[in-house]
Amino acid sequence: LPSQAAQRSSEIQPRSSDYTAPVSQPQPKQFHLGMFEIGKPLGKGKFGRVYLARERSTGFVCALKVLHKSELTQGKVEKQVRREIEIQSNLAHPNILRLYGHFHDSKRIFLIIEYASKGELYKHLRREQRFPEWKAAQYIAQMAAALKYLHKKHVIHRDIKPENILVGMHGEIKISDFGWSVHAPNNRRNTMCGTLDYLPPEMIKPGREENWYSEKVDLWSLGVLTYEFLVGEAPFEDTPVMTQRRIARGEMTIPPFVSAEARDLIKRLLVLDPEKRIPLDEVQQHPWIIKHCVKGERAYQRASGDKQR
Ligand SMILES: CCc1cccc(CC)c1NC(=O)n1cc2c(c1)/C(=N\C(=O)c1ccc(N3CCN(C)CC3)cc1)N=N2
Repeated sequence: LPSQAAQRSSEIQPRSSDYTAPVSQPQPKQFHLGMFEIGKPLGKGKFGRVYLARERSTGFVCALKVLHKSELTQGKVEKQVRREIEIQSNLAHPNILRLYGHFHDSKRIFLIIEYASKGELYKHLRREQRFPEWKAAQYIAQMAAALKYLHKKHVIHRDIKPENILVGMHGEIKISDFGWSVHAPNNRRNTMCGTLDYLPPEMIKPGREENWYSEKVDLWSLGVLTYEFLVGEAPFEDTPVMTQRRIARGEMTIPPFVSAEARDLIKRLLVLDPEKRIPLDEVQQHPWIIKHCVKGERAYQRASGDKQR
């Protein structure tokens, strides 16, 4: 793909004799379906299917997401898909699924996406019921790093939930599906479909003043995600009406098996006032994250002896 093509051409150091022959320019980034061998289907969503694929000339393995233009028009989501492509194409972070390129034919749009070989995080969560604290903390640390990168680019994801997170070959998580992401600040009131569980209070019931919201919406969702990783269900899960009411009031209970440090982080993220939510820098420095994520922390604790704790 482009980065590989560019890399390959820079690897070839032309000899002086080469200067006489016309050096072929790296190919423009035009992709078409014939360039790919299509493999097994990986999954399907509301508007598309995704297949394992291999780019023939480089052998590069990727995922090819196929969207039918007619379905996008019917679903009135063309604008959203255009925004997803525009936003995700410009992102490069280890915990954000790469969108390498796209092309279309008369009926379909094709997205060339990074292949996450360990599949969908929510299936891992359902299978394990809930994650041990060390695993949940490592995932939240990766999410915080990805969100910090997004927010620095003034991108709000707005749809952080287990269903939109994939797992890469080394067990690292990757935020995907930027269909709901927007540039901040934003007061877009698209009809949100799907679960309410992850929506922050300011997106549920806009205040009297115009309903502008900021990147802080992703902090609330990070709190809901932390809770769901540790407990196995979302904090405000209930009937739709009750869920909205409980979110608006911040009514949730954290079971006793959740450690005091994890409880503290959840409470600092699930704050009704967006301005009072713990910022991502402090999430990354939180004792619960440091305890489980800083390399050698365990060794350090052993070395300094737990007696001081
Ligand atoms: C079109 C599908 C869709 C709709 C909406 C949102 C999203 C993002 C999550 C997606 N998926 C998407 O864009 N995707 C982009 C992707 C992608 C999905 C993907 N991998 C998989 O889906 C996957 C699934 C199962 C899997 N195995 C399951 C069985 N295990 C034993 C071995 C591993 C291994 C990989 N890689 N890039």
